[in-house]
Amino acid sequence: MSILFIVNPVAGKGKSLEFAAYIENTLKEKGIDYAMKFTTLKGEAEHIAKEAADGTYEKIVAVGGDGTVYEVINGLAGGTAALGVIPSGTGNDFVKTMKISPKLESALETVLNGEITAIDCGKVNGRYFINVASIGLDAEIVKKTEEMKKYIPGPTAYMAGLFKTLFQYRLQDVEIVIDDWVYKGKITLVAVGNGKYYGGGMKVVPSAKIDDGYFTVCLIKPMSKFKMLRLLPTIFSGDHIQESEVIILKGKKIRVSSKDPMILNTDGDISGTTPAVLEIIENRTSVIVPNK
Ligand SMILES: Nc1ncnc2c1ncn2[C@@H]1O[C@H](COP(=O)(O)OP(=O)(O)OP(=O)(O)O)[C@@H](O)[C@H]1O
Repeated sequence: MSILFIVNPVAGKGKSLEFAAYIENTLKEKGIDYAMKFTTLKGEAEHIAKEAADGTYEKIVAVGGDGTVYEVINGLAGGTAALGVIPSGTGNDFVKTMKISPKLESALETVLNGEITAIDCGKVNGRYFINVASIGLDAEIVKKTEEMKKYIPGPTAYMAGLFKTLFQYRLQDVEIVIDDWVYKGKITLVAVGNGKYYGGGMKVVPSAKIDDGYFTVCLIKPMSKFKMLRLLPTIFSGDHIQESEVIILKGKKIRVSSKDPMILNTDGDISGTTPAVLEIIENRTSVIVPNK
């Protein structure tokens, strides 16, 4: 049985290519059977993983950021291969949840000798996500940032996207049904967590557990724009949950509807609009994690 590495050469501004060279040298030295495939365009990691999940490989490893992991997870439907991750992207939120080291040497050691654990995945619009899906202010920021990235570089695009959204964003009336709990009214945002992190280290649902069979939902009720601006940095530490406008709930099925379509963000990508039904799929994927 062999290991397949799926490398996104553009992840982490090319860091993946350096990582791929190290992986090849190390595995050749150790005499370990492996194959390595490089993606040539967006979406290809999913196709490679799908074709490879026929039992040929014991482990299928994403070398990239969360975008690459998202594609590989979607490709690994029903296969027996375990997912490994060598984090070489800019965000790497999934590995934070799984406690996989951000260091190449340790992450590779985990791929080779770690233990295998089953995790849940979220499902929405027929696709799986691993970290967080969200609707509201933060999803709008993701969309505006994507637009800005065409003209200005990453971090500046994010700040521009953030301020443009804060100025223009109008809170909308929504209906959110979490199993049989119902919320009707305006929201700042709703984040549905399978993992804890999104947006490159923001701990939006600090109590989320990736293997408990539940989503942990962070619903933020309306607040002033000034307070929104003050709240955003506190999401990095998870301290936002202390605010009176923040509600944390657990559930297996979440329905969100709104009068006008609202953007849905899954694992950092715009993946659709409301109405949306999000379901937790228990024990969907096996992941290689560090030994306890
Ligand atoms: N060969 C390729 N050319 C262009 N884009 C690609 C290629 N392979 C994969 N992608 C896309 O690159 C995107 C970013 O990948 P990933 O998230 O793994 O890296 P990243 O450096 O963390 O990027 P980001 O910070 O934008 O999330 C993914 O959406 C993926 O579909």
